[in-house]
Amino acid sequence: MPVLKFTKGHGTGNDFVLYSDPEGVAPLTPHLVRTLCDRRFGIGADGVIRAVRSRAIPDGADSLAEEPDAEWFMDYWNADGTTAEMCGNGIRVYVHYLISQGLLTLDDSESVAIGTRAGVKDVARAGDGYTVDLGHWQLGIDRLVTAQGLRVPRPGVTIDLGNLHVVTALAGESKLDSLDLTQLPALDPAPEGGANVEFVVPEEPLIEDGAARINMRVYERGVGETLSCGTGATAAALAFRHWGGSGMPNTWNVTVPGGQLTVRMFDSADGERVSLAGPATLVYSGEFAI
Ligand SMILES: N[C@@H](CCC[C@H](N)C(=O)O)C(=O)O
Repeated sequence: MPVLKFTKGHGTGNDFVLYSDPEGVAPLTPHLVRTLCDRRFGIGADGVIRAVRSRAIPDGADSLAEEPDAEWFMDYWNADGTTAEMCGNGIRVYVHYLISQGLLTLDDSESVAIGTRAGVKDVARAGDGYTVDLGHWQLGIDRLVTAQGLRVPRPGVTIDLGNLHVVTALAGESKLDSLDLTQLPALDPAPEGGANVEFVVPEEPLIEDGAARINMRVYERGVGETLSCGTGATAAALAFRHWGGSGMPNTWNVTVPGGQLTVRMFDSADGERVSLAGPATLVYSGEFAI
């Protein structure tokens, strides 16, 4: 019986099964992803990440054209067997995994270019954690969000970070607790291909020591409620800064059920960019009989 050698990891509780397939000979299928991610009959995870060289996966051609140094590609799949363009928690865990497998050397403060379906992302090692430059984003239309536990539908803003998010603000901490995210929130109009939906409550006071503070829960496309979503936390900070107007800080601490992430907006030669910083943890390795 063939076995898959895997490592289980997480970034603020957003958990992944990772395995290496440098030459692209062991691709994923939707069925295999669903099996691996099943929390009762499989290993259990929010997604699967295959470590493959950019030259060994068709989607990697664009990465190499954008950045010839992007040797490694993050082949990211959601638990339901769909692929996603980007994962902000996953990419930190992915780089940590490549280092642990001896596939990459990265000293503190050094960065590596990683291919993703949302373009090449630079990931820097910063002490115990990692910071990923998520690049540019796009603000989209407002949509109405309906979820169990919300008395009335609320407006949410669309933010495209390579993958799509709809961020909605709620009035107080108790509102976040009373949400039932076992059901898929409805969006009107519904985006083609779906979206991740973030529910956010600001801390009181919002700004402390020059940084803004918000709390978030998320329903991830292709997964359900997760303990954290890196691109979701980034979208939440961008949405709140947009709503807050001028005078809002560029550093945002986002508390999620699984921990804390830091989002920073910064100027660059090609316009404003956004980065995400947080931990990456590898929990255990094993073999899974396929
Ligand atoms: N958890 C991730 C996002 C994973 C992909 C998402 N479910 C999608 O379909 O876009 C993150 O940390 O960003």
